[in-house]
Parts: sequence; structure tokens; C-alpha cells
Amino acid sequence: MQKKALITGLTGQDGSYLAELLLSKGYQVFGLVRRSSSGKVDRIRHLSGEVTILSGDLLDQCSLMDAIEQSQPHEIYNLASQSYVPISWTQPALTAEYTALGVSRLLESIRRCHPSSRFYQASSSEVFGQPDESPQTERTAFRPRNPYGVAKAYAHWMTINYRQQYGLYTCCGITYTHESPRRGTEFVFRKITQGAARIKLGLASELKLGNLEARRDWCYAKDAVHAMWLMLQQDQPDDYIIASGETHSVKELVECAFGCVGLRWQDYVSVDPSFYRPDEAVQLVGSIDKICKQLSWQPQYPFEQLVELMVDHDLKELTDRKA
Ligand SMILES: C[C@H]1O[C@H](OP(=O)(O)OP(=O)(O)OC[C@H]2O[C@@H](n3cnc4c(=O)[nH]c(N)nc43)[C@H](O)[C@@H]2O)[C@@H](O)[C@@H](O)C1=O
Repeated sequence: MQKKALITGLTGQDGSYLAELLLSKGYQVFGLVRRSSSGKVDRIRHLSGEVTILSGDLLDQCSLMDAIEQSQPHEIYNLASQSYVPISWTQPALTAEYTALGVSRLLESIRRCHPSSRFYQASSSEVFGQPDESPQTERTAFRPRNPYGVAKAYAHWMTINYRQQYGLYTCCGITYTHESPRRGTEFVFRKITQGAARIKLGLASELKLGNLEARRDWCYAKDAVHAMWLMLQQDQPDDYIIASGETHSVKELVECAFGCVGLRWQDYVSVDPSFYRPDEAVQLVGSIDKICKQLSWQPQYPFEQLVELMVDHDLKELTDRKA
């Protein structure tokens, strides 16, 4: 029997990669798309005709119930969210509506309409905020430091509560920052790889960044979506950290990206305090012991290879755009 999956956040980085992965495995894929996102189809244009688009919104319970009834999915992946941390300070209530309450609406819709669906919730390392320990494990206490992290913590615990209270098959993947050529340029990794490419091609002369000392655990988005799928194939639902297990600073990222285009970063990069964040967690790194042992998952792309892949992509994309 052909498996069916419903993805929220289909038009985003992770949604588009997950749709490709599921299609390659023979799934029938449905994607929930907000009316306001329906113009942003760059990441899924090549999948048109292969994925069934359903109109819906995490703010609207009826639309979620309709989508689930229509698709009758074996698996549901909730990848939709307001995901940019600085915006969560300027729009805290809207962030909570999508990122926290949206998950309640989705879980309740699953319980009422199709309780046999397996559910994946995209949790985030931002739930750890200023963690008590490093690396963080699945048991590390949550101490979120921004409205986005608070909203993700609520969603995480609701997902676990629906598992415990109603016996639903629900899992949380606590993902650390994950990147790809489909990442938005507001996020630092893509901002830097595209920035280096733009300078190399003479399209820009400088790159302004915030805290160069901040350290992050970056992995490749394609590796991350593979882990999400694996989580829903297990006999028992559980929660896992999805990360690379190592950190690099923003400065190391800059050095590596400018190195790829043969330029000295010090000649082009300046620090702009407006990109600094108040009280941010400057070092987050995940322990991947559990996922490696229990799901035999391993990140496939080391940091340097990911930077190179993205710089090469950005050089090509910008060159094609100029031509
Ligand atoms: C796991 C988590 O991962 C992501 O959130 P993020 O880590 O906040 O991502 P980012 O790329 O915006 O910042 C990374 C670091 O880089 C520093 N940084 C320095 N200079 C600039 C700069 O110029 N721009 C930006 N954006 N960051 C800068 C910044 O202060 C921070 O320390 C999302 O997917 C989120 O949805 C999520 O769940």
C-alpha cells in the first residue's frame, strides 16, 4: 500500500527537501500551504504535479481538520513555523500563535480526525537557551531565552503530552541550525556564503555581520530531513536531538567562505551592532549519541564541505542571474 504523508511548511527549506525524500521513497505527498505562502514556490516549483497542495493555516483549526480528512496521512510532519529568532521579539504573539498554539491545533486535529497518523514535531535547540550543560542531550533542562524558544518549548511538551495522554505516535526532533542552498538569506550561514559570492563577482563590496564569536552547531538540511523520516519509522515514538555534534564560530564560517572564493575576509567584513542579539545563547551543541545509536543516523556533510557546497551554489546562481 502506498504511504501518504502530509507536510506543513512545504514551501520552506526543510519541507521541500522532505517532500523530495518522501517522493523518492514512493510516498504520496500532500503539502499544507498558507494562502500568503502560495506565491513563494521557488523551492518546490520542480515538484509541481508530484505533490498535492492543500490550502490551510496553523491559525485555523478547521483548515487543519479538512487537510487531514482529505489526505488521511500515515505520517504528518510539522515543519511550519515563524522561525527567525529576531522577529520573535518584534512579533511575540504571532510567533506563539504559529509556533506554539499552531501545534496544539494540529495535535487536536489529529486526535479528532485521524489518530493513527504518526506525527513529527520540529523542535529546536533554542529551547535550551542558556543551557546548564554542554553538549545538550534529550534530558537537558529547557531554559529558552527568546519568544521563539519559549513557543517551541510549549510545542515540544504538548507533543509529548499527546503521546502520554492519548497514546498518539508523536515524536520531537530537537534540530540545531541546519543549512542548505535553499536557506533564507536572513540566516547567517547563507548570508555569509551568498555575501562572499556577491563580493567575488563584484556585486557587493562589504558584508555587515553581528557577533562573530557566536558559536553554532550547523548541519546539512538534507541530513536533518533524513533523520525526521527515520524517527517516524520506529516501533516506538521517541524524541531525538538532530545535530552535527560540533560547533564552529561565525568567524570560522566567514574565514571558510571567503577562503572558498580566494579572498581575505578582513578586507570586506565589518561588525554592525544592529545584528547583535540581546542575551543570546552563544554556544549550543547537541549530543548525537542517542540518534546515532538507536537510529544509525550520521550527518554526512562536514562543516567545510557544506560551506563549499553553498558558496559554489551561490556563485553559480548569481552568475546565471547576471547572464
Ligand atoms: C536552531 C535554530 O537555528 C536558527 O536560528 P539561529 O541560530 O538564530 O540562526 P541565525 O542564522 O539567524 O543565527 C546564527 C548565529 O549567528 C549570529 N550572527 C552573527 N551575525 C549575524 C547576522 O548578521 N545575521 C544573523 N541572522 N545572525 C548573525 C547570531 O547572533 C546567532 O548566534 C533557526 O533555524 C531557528 O529557527 C532555529 O530553530
